[in-house]
Amino acid sequence: MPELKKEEILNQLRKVRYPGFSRDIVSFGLVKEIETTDESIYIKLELSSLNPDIPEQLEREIKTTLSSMTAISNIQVVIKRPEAPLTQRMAPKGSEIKHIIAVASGKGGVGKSTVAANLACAFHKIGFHVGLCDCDIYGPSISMMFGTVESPQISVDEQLIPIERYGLKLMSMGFLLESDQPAVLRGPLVTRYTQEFLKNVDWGNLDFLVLDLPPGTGDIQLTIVQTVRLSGAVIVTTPQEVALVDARKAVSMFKKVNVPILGILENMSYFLCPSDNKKYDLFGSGGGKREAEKLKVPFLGEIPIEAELRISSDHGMPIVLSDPDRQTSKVFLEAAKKIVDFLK
Ligand SMILES: Nc1ncnc2c1ncn2[C@@H]1O[C@H](COP(=O)(O)OP(=O)(O)OP(=O)(O)O)[C@@H](O)[C@H]1O
Repeated sequence: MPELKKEEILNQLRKVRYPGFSRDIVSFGLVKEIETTDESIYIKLELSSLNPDIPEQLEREIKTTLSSMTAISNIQVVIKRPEAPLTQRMAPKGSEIKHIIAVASGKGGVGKSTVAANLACAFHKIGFHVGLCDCDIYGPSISMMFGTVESPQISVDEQLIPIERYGLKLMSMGFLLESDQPAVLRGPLVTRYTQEFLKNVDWGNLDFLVLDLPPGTGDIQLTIVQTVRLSGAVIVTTPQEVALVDARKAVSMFKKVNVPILGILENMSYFLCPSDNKKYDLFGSGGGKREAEKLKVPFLGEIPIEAELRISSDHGMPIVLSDPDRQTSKVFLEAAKKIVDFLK
């Protein structure tokens, strides 16, 4: 009988947090093997992150934690990392996705999906090949914004084939649910489902793949960040403090996992009243820009609150396509150009 039982080691490993997160490596399911004898301990972890610092940090932390409870000095930690860049896993052989961009928000309802859809359309208008993927199982909205109820086909090698609409490739968890069917999956199941979903779409060749993330900064967002190799993240916020607090959390989450922040985009910045042509700052003014300066990340622009933006989404064509000359559409185009420049 070895000095330490596997369960005791596993319990100790529950004290080791994944760098930057409050959850431990056991609950994330990263510990794949534990072997123990009187003289040695062998632990195997499997990571999906490509961040080169993570294995080193984890190994150090595991050894420190175990050394505090045992005299065994031969502790071997083997950490398996992904073999190929994960972007390649998301596209079949011979095809390539140049940049995957996450559109995220700390808080729900700030217009993240509206921004993701319009940014994707802006990249397309600039001349890029673009895909847009709605990763929010609880509130998928891309299908409505692009006016499609089509279900994706499955290819011979069992990959989901995106729907094509207005020249963009679209995929949404919403395409896989019935229109009035609630998403009943919970917690870890959603995480696994999202991961499988992301790996099984045949995007072909793309310049930009825009991911519309679910709101928040929890496990599901971490899973997505680990499943795909992001070129960067756009954070959407509204100007008031209650949204900015959460935007700050989102910026911090991406920074912790070494995903560059492409910028903060402020939505519902002001209302331009059609009757007196005056600007009303309904939620305060300048919050997003100030936050961007404070966090030293680019500021991508201000989108006003306006009926036309909502109506175009409700009618199935994002405003950048339905009314490209409108000031709001120009802000999205400028934001897309800033992102392109940033990634050059
Ligand atoms: N600037 C705006 N002006 C007017 N309506 C807007 C604006 N931005 C978003 N909306 C509307 O607000 C609603 C919510 O927007 P959206 O679905 O983009 O938010 P979200 O942040 O993605 O939501 P969730 O957190 O649920 O994913 C939609 O009806 C959308 O058309």
